[in-house]
Amino acid sequence: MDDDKNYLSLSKVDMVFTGNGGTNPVLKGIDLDVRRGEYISLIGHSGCGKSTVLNIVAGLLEATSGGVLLAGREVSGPGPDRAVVFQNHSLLPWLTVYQNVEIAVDKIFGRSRSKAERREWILHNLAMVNMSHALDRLPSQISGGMKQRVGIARALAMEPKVLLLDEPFGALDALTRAHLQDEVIRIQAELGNTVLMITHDVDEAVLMSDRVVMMTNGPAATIGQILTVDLPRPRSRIELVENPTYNHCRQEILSFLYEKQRKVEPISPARSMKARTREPAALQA
Ligand SMILES: Nc1ncnc2c1ncn2[C@@H]1O[C@H](COP(=O)(O)OP(=O)(O)OP(=O)(O)O)[C@@H](O)[C@H]1O
Repeated sequence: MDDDKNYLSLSKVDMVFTGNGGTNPVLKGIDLDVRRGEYISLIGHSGCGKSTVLNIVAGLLEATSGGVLLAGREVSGPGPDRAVVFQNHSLLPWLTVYQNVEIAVDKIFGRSRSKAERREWILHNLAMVNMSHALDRLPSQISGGMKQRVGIARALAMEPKVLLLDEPFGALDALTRAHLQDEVIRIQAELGNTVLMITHDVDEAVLMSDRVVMMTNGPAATIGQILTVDLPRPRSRIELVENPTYNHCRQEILSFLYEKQRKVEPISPARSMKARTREPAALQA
């Protein structure tokens, strides 16, 4: 049972980027235990390091210190047990909808499942995201929302232990976003996926998550607060509007982001320098 509680564990994760003769301490002491089947959202101001956290879990970046355990095994690189869906759908443009899922399924199940089983599995996952009608279309022939659906189907078809969603609905219009959120909620209820999702959207975080992890501003960002969303499922976005727990959760996140971690944009060095040197510059001209 304990394994299920700490299914995904980030422990003492620090990340320092080096380059251009300097160092950039982005993350400091990230500790997080995610339960199997839990839906976690990561929220924080732009540039605080959310994608860096996700990329470390994905194995695309190596933490400077600390580490990640998934189902008891250390993450040491990318692997099929972690599927990532990015904001800007990453479909291969020369492959059809079907083939974009097929390429992942063949890679993972090419040896363990027959051709017919794989075909059935691809069709099943595309049906799950309501894309059965567009199997032979190319990415250029479908909308942004549909592309995102195919990306989600491809990720689900890999049967990953963890689904990593990097602002998966960020580039979509409000209505498409709501539809797709509802679909992911339904699929998660059906499959019980463990999900780590980055979002900038407070309502999306509360609607979808079991817990919302709030990150402090960088440099050396860390987890500032974790909010448990104590709302029963299935959740209806319409009914939630008047739900006091829902509104309390929204309030907590808004207060964290806009009061406790209020982001004051510095004047860019170029502008402040220009302001200070205006006279000499004018004289030189
Ligand atoms: N590969 C990299 N090399 C150097 N610096 C990086 C790298 N990736 C990210 N950074 C820096 O780390 C910091 C955090 O970036 P990150 O993309 O993780 O933030 P974020 O919270 O996801 O931002 P946003 O919400 O705007 O997408 C930024 O200062 C960024 O410039």
